[in-house]
Amino acid sequence: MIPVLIVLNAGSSSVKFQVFDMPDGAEPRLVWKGLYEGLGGAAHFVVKHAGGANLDEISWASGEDFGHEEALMHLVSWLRQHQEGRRLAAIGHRVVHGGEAFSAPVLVDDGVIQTLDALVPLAPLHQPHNLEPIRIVRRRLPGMPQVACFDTAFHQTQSGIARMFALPREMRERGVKRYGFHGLSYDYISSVLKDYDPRLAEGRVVVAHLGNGASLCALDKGVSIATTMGFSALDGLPMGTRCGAVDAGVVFYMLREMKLSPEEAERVLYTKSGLLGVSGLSNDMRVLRANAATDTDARRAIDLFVYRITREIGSLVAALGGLDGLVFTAGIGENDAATRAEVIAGLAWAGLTLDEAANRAGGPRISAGPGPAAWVVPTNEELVIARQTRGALGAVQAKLAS
Ligand SMILES: Nc1ncnc2c1ncn2[C@@H]1O[C@H](COP(=O)(O)OP(=O)(O)O)[C@@H](O)[C@H]1O
Ligand SMILES: CC(=O)OP(=O)(O)O
Ligand SMILES: [Mg+2]
Repeated sequence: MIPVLIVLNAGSSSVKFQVFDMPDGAEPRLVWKGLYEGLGGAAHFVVKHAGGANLDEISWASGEDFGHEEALMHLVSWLRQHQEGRRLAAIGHRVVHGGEAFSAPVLVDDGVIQTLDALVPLAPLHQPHNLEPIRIVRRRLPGMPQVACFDTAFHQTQSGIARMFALPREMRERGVKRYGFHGLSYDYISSVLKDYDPRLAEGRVVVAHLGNGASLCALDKGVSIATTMGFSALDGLPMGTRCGAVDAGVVFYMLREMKLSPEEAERVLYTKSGLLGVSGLSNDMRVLRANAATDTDARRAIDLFVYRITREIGSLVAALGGLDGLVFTAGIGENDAATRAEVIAGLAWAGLTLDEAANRAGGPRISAGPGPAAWVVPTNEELVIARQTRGALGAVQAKLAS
């Protein structure tokens, strides 16, 4: 029996999953990938072969009360029907915030869940939804090994200064500092740089993870030295619905003068801002691009997004002391040639020159000339979770055996 692993990335109304074979000593191998969406309403399940061909699809009517728990139990029974010769060995989870307690993947127990629960206020869009399937599996499949893999862990390599806010010391002692996110994605990119250009793996690289959430990371020899997200996943670049960096004074103004409750202010900053807030139209770059020629607010949202990315890249180049490569990844970074072209146009000062044909074709290399190289590299957070989950289980087994 080949041991298999389920990797879960759970959101408020969706659960993305991938199933990996874990052959002894070799890289985890993707078998199936899929998605439950519309959970709590009209739910929909789709699963594909590793190569992308559709394998199965099911829809539930909105009255059927099909939520996260039903989705997980459905996935486990779907697997049982299809996993001939395979045995479910463990479940690996994306958990956005590991806080100060977790700088590496961890085998979950009740104490771990409790610690992670305390971090919900630091990542309200993600953390509660990441923890829900962990609790469900503990209740419904007791004894199933579960590993939590953190978006924050990759940034542990940053210096104390890079992680610090200029706040009083007692704040820092209570964990108020920059953690950084999208670390599973940056870990993957770091691990494949050598396949694109060995000089990148040894050099100074800025990675632009531009998805619904967006951040930048400065990699020095593949290691994170600075990133744009901070204490929460709200900082840094404007995102689909999040504001990115705003003057903290704005929040006091919202509370005192505009009389918003803390919950209302939080909702504005996390869910009504960013591309959606500025455009008044959509959080989806595809919709903004389709309307940018005629809708000035859609154009303004894109312009602000690009302007902020370009400025923040400048900041990370300063932290790195120069630039050898720029990598675009995630939904916008991998798919939106126009955003890549506009960002690179703003980086002419750093010696970047766009190769227009390569950019239209989606890369991988999209720069021309002798300056820093720009690349498009599809990310793979799930593979990193699979690697980390296996690593964490192996470490526990080795400890038990010794
Ligand atoms: N073909 C495309 N062109 C432009 N933008 C795209 C395209 N496909 C996806 N996107 C953008 O990518 C975003 C989703 O990015 P993704 O990395 O999948 O985010 P998440 O993992 O947070 O769901 C969408 O909201 C959209 O803005
Ligand atoms: C941390 C974060 O912002 O994640 P996502 O991009 O999935 O929203
Ligand atoms: Mg993402």
